[in-house]
Formats: sequence, C-alpha cells, structure tokens
Amino acid sequence: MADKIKDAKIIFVVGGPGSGKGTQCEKVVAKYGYTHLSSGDLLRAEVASGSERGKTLQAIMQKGELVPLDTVLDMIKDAMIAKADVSKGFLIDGYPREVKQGEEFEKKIGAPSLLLYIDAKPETMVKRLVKRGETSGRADDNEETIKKRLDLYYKATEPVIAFYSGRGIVRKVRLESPLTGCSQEIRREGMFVMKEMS
Ligand SMILES: Nc1nc2c(ncn2[C@@H]2O[C@H](COP(=O)(O)OP(=O)(O)OP(=O)(O)O)[C@@H](O)[C@H]2O)c(=O)[nH]1
Ligand SMILES: Nc1ncnc2c1ncn2[C@H]1C[C@H](O)[C@@H](COP(=O)(O)OP(=O)(O)O)O1
Ligand SMILES: [Mg+2]
Repeated sequence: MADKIKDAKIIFVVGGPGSGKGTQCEKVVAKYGYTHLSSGDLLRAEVASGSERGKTLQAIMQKGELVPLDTVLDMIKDAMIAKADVSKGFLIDGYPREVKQGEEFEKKIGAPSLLLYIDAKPETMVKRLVKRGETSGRADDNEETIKKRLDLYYKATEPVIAFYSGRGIVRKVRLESPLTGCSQEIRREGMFVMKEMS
C-alpha cells in the first residue's frame, strides 16, 4: 500500500495560524491540480465523526495544542494512499508543525521537494482569525486560543523553516494586502514558486 506513494511529489505548506495556508492551497489546486491535504481539516473530520479518538483530539485542539505526532501522520498517510492513483502531487498543509514531524514524515513517506512558507505578520493573523471566528464555528478561533496557537507556532514551527532552508527548498510567499505594497522581488519569488509547481 505505502508503495503507491513512495515516489509522490510532496510540497509542505507551513505558516502561522490564519496566515492563509488553506486559501493559497486552494489557488494552487485550481491552477495545478495538486491534492490538498490539511492536517487540521483531517483532524476536524475525525472530531466531527464523533469517534472516541475524535473526542480526545477535540480537547487538545480546543486548547490550541498539538495532537500526538503518530495520529496526525497516520491520517495524512492514509489520505495520501487513498488519492495516490489520481494525484500528480500533494500539498501537505499544516504539517510539519515541529522538526520531529518532518523527520518522521520523511522516514515513513518521503522527502518534500518544496516547502511553501506562507508568511504574515502576527497582528494580521490574529485579526483574520478573530474575523473568521465570527462564522467558522471553529472552537479554536477565539482570542485566548489564537494567542496560544501563535506562541506555539513561533516556538515549535518556525524552526521547521530554518531546518528546510538549509536544503534550499523553502519558497516564501507573502501576500498581505494591499498587494501594491508588495515588492518586485516578492512578486518574482511568487512566480518562481508557481513555475516550479507545473
Ligand atoms: N485579506 C486577506 N485575507 C486572507 C488572505 N488569505 C487568507 N485570508 C483570510 O484569513 C483567514 C485565514 O485564512 P486560512 O486560509 O483559513 O488560513 P490558514 O493558514 O489555513 O489557517 P488555519 O486553518 O487556522 O491553519 C480566512 O478568513 C481567509 O479568508 C489574504 O491574502 N488577504
Ligand atoms: N501537524 C499537526 N500536528 C499536531 N497537531 C496538529 C497538526 N495539524 C493540526 N493540528 C491540530 C492542532 C491545531 O491547533 C489544530 C488546528 O490546526 P490548523 O487547522 O492547521 O490551524 P492553525 O494553523 O490555525 O493552528 O489541529
Ligand atoms: Mg487551514
């Protein structure tokens, strides 16, 4: 089974909570037909199923903490296998959250060819999540949990970017509005990323 995804093209999508990972992934899917797998969405689907495992996960996510590595990695792997025959590549959104998650993914599945780093200012992320919380129904889109998620992002997840920068596969995407404030260099970099996807 796992053989099916042995040579799959893998792109990690990393960024803070509310940085726009899901939004950017949708654009890449529309343009390049990659399969989008969001660790948070997979976990929320498990919670929605009402399973015992889902209840345990819900309690962790509500506090803005990370669920156990094995749980999330198994879910991603199963989802990849299910899509292997129809997929030209995978956008893995929200994973790795810590360097150890990246190492385990590479041992069990394979190495990423790119890491898209969705960068945004902390105040932008908080603002977007508070706004999203008005309608999202997500238990973690409240100010207290948002602050915890942000702290954990800087502590645990930012080192992931440094780790993969050493391999030269990190591409930074910064799309904070207004877009007119975006430098030429960043625009070019954005296009470079897209070219590598096709
Ligand atoms: N103004 C603006 N809003 C954006 C942009 N990208 C995303 N948003 C909004 O910001 C919120 C968060 O975006 P998501 O794509 O859900 O972010 P995420 O990184 O997947 O967040 P998590 O699901 O919390 O991991 C949503 O309400 C989006 O509509 C952007 O480029 N500009
Ligand atoms: N790779 C991962 N490892 C552990 N926990 C994860 C995970 N991805 C998601 N989670 C859990 C903890 C997060 O607070 C929660 C929501 O994740 P998310 O939808 O990616 O949102 P965010 O990036 O805003 O924190 O799910
Ligand atoms: Mg998301």
